[in-house]
Amino acid sequence: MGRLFATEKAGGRALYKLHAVTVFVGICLVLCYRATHVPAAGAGRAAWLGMLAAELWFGFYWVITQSSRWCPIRRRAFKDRLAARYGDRLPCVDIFVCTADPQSEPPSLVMATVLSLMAYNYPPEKLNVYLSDDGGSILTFYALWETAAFAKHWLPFCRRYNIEPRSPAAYFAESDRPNDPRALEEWSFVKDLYQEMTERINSAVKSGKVPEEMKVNHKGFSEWNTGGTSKDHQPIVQILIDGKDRGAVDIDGNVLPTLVYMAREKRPQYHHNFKAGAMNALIRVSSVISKSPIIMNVDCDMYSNNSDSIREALCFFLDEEMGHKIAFVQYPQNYNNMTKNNIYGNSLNVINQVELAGMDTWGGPLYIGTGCFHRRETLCGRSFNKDYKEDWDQGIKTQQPIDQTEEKAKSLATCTYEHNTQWGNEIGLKYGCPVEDVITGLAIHCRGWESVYNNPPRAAFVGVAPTTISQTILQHKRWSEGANGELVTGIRNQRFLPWKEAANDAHHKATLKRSEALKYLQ
Ligand SMILES: O=c1ccn([C@@H]2O[C@H](COP(=O)(O)OP(=O)(O)O[C@H]3O[C@H](CO)[C@@H](O)[C@H](O)[C@H]3O)[C@@H](O)[C@H]2O)c(=O)[nH]1
Ligand SMILES: [Mn+2]
Repeated sequence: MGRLFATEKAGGRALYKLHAVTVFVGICLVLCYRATHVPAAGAGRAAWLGMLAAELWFGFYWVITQSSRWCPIRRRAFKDRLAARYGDRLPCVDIFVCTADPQSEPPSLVMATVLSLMAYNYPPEKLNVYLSDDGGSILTFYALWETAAFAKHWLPFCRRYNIEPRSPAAYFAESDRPNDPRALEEWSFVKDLYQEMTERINSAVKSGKVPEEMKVNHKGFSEWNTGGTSKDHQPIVQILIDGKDRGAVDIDGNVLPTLVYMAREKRPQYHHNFKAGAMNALIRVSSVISKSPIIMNVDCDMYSNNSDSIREALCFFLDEEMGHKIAFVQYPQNYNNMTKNNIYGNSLNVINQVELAGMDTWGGPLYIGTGCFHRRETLCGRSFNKDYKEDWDQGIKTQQPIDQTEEKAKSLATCTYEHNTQWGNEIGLKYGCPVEDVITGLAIHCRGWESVYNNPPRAAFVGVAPTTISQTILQHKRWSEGANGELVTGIRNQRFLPWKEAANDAHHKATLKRSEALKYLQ
């Protein structure tokens, strides 16, 4: 039986090695010069030695970074073989989208992302899309209801014309009108529907008000009658489309993917741990709704640009020879809003083309927080064991009363659920570090697993990169200071409502100290 994926040497290795040798010679020459020309005491010797120390340190750093650049590899997934071998007997997939603030992350864009994910070329009854809203905003919730209605037209349209990309915002921005008059009619109809929906969402966000008829005709809006704020509210879980409900179909009569809204509980006295906290709540909430063996997550600004990404990722997990070792499949972060000449290097070319591919030689790339497919089991702390057999059929397949499921799910998204548990440590994404994704991925490697980097010619995900120098510096500061939790929590807050969050942080630390003390007293 043929393999489901191939591994090849990436091109340009020889050229890179030649370049690296010249840099190495350069470093050696500089060091030689420093060592042989030390000035006399008093004539700047201390500064000279200081420079020597810095250059030695740089040289050492440069040498160790070569390990991630020396032998990059390329992966190729054979999705036709996957289809031939498995047909529709494929595992269920849970997709997590995180959003945090309807002002800086406009709901209409978040919804384009959600639609692109619902429209994957994958059996819809096996797809479950979850939106985590850390802003706890009724506007985002309203926008998701609009999306659920529009999906009934969008999904059949995508399937019928096999279009790419499947984010309506990106598709209508870049596609030409079709020539065939029948196709044109449908194209214009769907485009108008989409534009009207976007306008309704944008004007609701602007005015801060949800149309009354929406509130009357759809469930869930009463959650916002309690007078909570984005920082202080009860847990909210609403199943907007239940894929197991035979009545939930699109205009062609095909079932729709499950669609769930979650805003985990927020209280000023409890720390929320940013995206990692949201992801962990999603892992638990999804475990009572769909419990798929594969979990994929994206940032809300990263739409799916390639409708076959799920199938490609599965080529790695389901490969007979290697699949059982693979914990996660990471795709690169690509962006469509590069500044002219890419002056801040935001396209991340070195990371995407060289370093992640280079690490793939040594057991796999890092987990970079978005565009990644995980096994649910490894994300929940399982160590590698060569005799372990994944249950690809796992998942909740029978329909249950929706209210009961929602109530159960809410109890898993409270502030106190994680107290005295291993969540945020051994289970789920790790807390206490602004690059939670990277340390979570490393911890998975430490438990014996490998990972795979897949960078297909047609980008799998496309997002929005920082465009100004101050945004860029902020992001890089956060990334590079990942090890220094203290400082970086402060930096991260600069984007997410600076003052209040900082106050919460101080409060959190105080509560922690108190609970530590109590532990010793008991
Ligand atoms: O309290 C929070 C804060 C952020 N987010 C979401 O997390 C994602 C990433 O946040 P963003 O501010 O866009 O950070 P970036 O620097 O763009 O993110 C990059 O770097 C992060 C690590 O620093 C990774 O987690 C991300 O996946 C990666 O795209 C977004 O979808 C946010 O909505 C939350 O859900 N809750
Ligand atoms: Mn981002």
